[in-house]
Amino acid sequence: MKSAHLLPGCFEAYYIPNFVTSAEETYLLRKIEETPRQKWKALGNRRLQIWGGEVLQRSTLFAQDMPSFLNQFPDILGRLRATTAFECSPHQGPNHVILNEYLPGQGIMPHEDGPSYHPVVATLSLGSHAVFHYYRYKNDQPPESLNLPSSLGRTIDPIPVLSILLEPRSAIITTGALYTTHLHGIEEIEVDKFGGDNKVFVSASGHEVPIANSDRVQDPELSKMLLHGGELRRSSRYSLTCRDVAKVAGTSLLRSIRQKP
Ligand SMILES: O=C(O)CCC(=O)C(=O)O
Ligand SMILES: [Fe+2]
Repeated sequence: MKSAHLLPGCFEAYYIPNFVTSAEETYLLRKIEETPRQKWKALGNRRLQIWGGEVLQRSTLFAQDMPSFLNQFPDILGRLRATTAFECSPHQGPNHVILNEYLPGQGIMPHEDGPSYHPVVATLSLGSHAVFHYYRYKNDQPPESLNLPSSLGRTIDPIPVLSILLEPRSAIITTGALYTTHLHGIEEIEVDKFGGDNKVFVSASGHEVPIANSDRVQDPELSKMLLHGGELRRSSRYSLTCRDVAKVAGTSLLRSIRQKP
């Protein structure tokens, strides 16, 4: 994984601006718009689509073919493999993609992605920016000692440990402790407020925190806003969260059939 994309600080997060071109973004947004209505799953506060198959009992992926807009044109999954971020993952690349839709004012509560996946997630942003926050638990008691599923019963520090401005077309790759012991989320607000000096306002805590990738932001207007402050209204954003599910149903059977002389 290229260290040029590693963000400053102690955490392992890689920011890759312009991971897809504007023309590819337009194409992907059209493909997303064209997907049959039944493919969307409505959650309380956003819609999503699942590609690559469902993760069902015992964290097992029941694999299905990926659509061509993820592995042919543009070859998002191939491009992600080429970053080497998934080099040590069981399949050396993502085999599962969740597409999230966020209308202005929608977001995602701080959460962990959990142990079904190899601890690397690559997220591509399309259509709108987002301010992505990583959080830590307040009491650093490991979940095993409490005998609870990991986020239950633990208090989350509302002041993020790391905050990133995700530009449209960018990819963010989260790994290491940020994946295994931290949470991530996007606030449910319509407008992101920047206080100048590369800081963003966190509504939940009332604090201003630094934007870790301020020197990597490509859009000159956004860089200016980060430096001098201002407000950025969100439009509809689509994120493609790409992960590797370690356990895939049927592969051991297939392997044993293939190995037979
Ligand atoms: O939309 C994003 O950028 C994050 C989505 C996410 O955290 C998830 O799907 O688990
Ligand atoms: Fe997540």
